[in-house]
Amino acid sequence: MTESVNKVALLSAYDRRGLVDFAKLLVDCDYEIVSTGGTAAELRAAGIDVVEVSELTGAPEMLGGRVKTLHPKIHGGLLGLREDEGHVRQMSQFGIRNIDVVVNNLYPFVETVRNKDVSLFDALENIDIGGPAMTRAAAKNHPNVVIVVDPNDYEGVGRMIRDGLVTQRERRRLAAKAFQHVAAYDTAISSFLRDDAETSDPEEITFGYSLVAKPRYGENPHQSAGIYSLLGATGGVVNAEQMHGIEMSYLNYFDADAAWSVAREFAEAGKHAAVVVKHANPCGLAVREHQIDAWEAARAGDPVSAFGGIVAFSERMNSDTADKMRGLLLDVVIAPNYDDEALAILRTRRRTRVLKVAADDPPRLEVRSVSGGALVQEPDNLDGDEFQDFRVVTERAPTDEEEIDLWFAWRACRFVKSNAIVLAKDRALVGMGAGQPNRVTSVNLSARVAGDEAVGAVMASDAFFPFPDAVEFAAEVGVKAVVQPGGSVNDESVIDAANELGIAMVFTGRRHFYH
Ligand SMILES: NC(=O)c1ncn([C@@H]2O[C@H](COP(=O)(O)O)[C@@H](O)[C@H]2O)c1NC=O
Repeated sequence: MTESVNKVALLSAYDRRGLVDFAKLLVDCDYEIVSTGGTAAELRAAGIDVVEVSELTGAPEMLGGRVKTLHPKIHGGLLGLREDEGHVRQMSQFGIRNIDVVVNNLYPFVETVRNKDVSLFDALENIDIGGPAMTRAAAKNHPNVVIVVDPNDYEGVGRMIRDGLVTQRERRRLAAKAFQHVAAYDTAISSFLRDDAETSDPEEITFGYSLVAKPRYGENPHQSAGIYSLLGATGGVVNAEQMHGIEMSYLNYFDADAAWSVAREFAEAGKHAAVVVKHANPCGLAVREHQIDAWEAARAGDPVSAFGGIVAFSERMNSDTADKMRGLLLDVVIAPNYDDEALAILRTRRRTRVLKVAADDPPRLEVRSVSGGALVQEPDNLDGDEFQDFRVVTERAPTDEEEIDLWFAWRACRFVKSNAIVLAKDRALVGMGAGQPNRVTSVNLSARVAGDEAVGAVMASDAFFPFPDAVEFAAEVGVKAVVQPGGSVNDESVIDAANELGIAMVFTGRRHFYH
């Protein structure tokens, strides 16, 4: 490379969208372009004069590309302080030129490991080392070096370069973005390599998310909010395809997630689950052979609350169901897919958003922010053996039908905010009490919603009953069997009350609080 007074731009990018135009702009503004092999070839093919990094460093790219830009002539050029006499002297001594602009984005690690069968070798080959090193160096020295990691920034930065000044404020914004980019990248690598079974509570933890939607506001109109996807995730509600309807709000996502979590839990070969959610709690839920029946039974769980609800189906939605839903205001409908006719019917709804959600696994970790930090836990997954561990504690054991409903109610209870009570009959939720500061009120609420349907129903409670009163009240309204964890100091008096009232009761030995 010849000595010149021109500024230098180092371009080394895996994602080369828009790069040729940006490079042309740089050349127009008297920048010399330096690039790594693949990037240089693409720019040259577009008629741009490029100096290869290897020409600048005097060292070839080596080890199959593992070492390209890791050289003092690159990192000195990125890190040297223009105003520091010592730096200037050393740079001159070693023939290092200042680098003024860097464009870099990284090997596609996240895309590579999205393939569940990826080999460790392929995953490791796609960990970019030189890119993050130069991005970090440029970002550290951002008062002197402009670092661009996102093609969406070419336009704005290009305009400033043309005008002759990239402001310090903009340089700092770009540097923050660059460090975030590398941090998210490293997070994806770490979570891929980490064996969650062995390190369930690592000493340090980060999560990498990318913005997928910007709702107009958060929970309330004065709260700004963004919707983020976990890097590499393709399933789940935030990545769902919106097939119809107006923009999703923050709370639409929140409730849709609650509904989809229940539908996923109750998905069963040859059966259809339908769920109605209001304020993140399932107020209707049923499993049936035919979807239309599941829908009707789910809606009947709480016909009043179903108005304006969020509805999820475990299976592809058919036109009979879509037809049956006419006339009821619904905010969101979620299903893994839709028959053409069903979609055509749903598209006549003005206020309903329709989401097609890809199958996904439940999240590996749950995170909740609290003052000063976060709570991180394993999700409350149902243990496959939990049903086998049901222990009958009363004189009367549940009948076969009651047993099926007890298991159904117990599974549903996990998705209802504590203190949670679920009344169920014939694999349908008939009453629900959520989020009450005492259990008896939840029982009262569930019975009030169930009305006559409480007669012959079973009841699930997410945690033990501290006193017999809730069971006594349940018996009064016609409940026949109860499932609860047990474990209260008053278990004996609760069991005595159940025996006196002819109620069958099982203990699970495990509680499912959900706050
Ligand atoms: N090894 C290095 O010194 C190195 N320097 C830059 N890279 C990456 O190589 C890619 C560009 O390479 P190319 O222009 O040859 O296609 C960029 O994604 C860049 O982040 C490197 N590759 C991996 O670490």
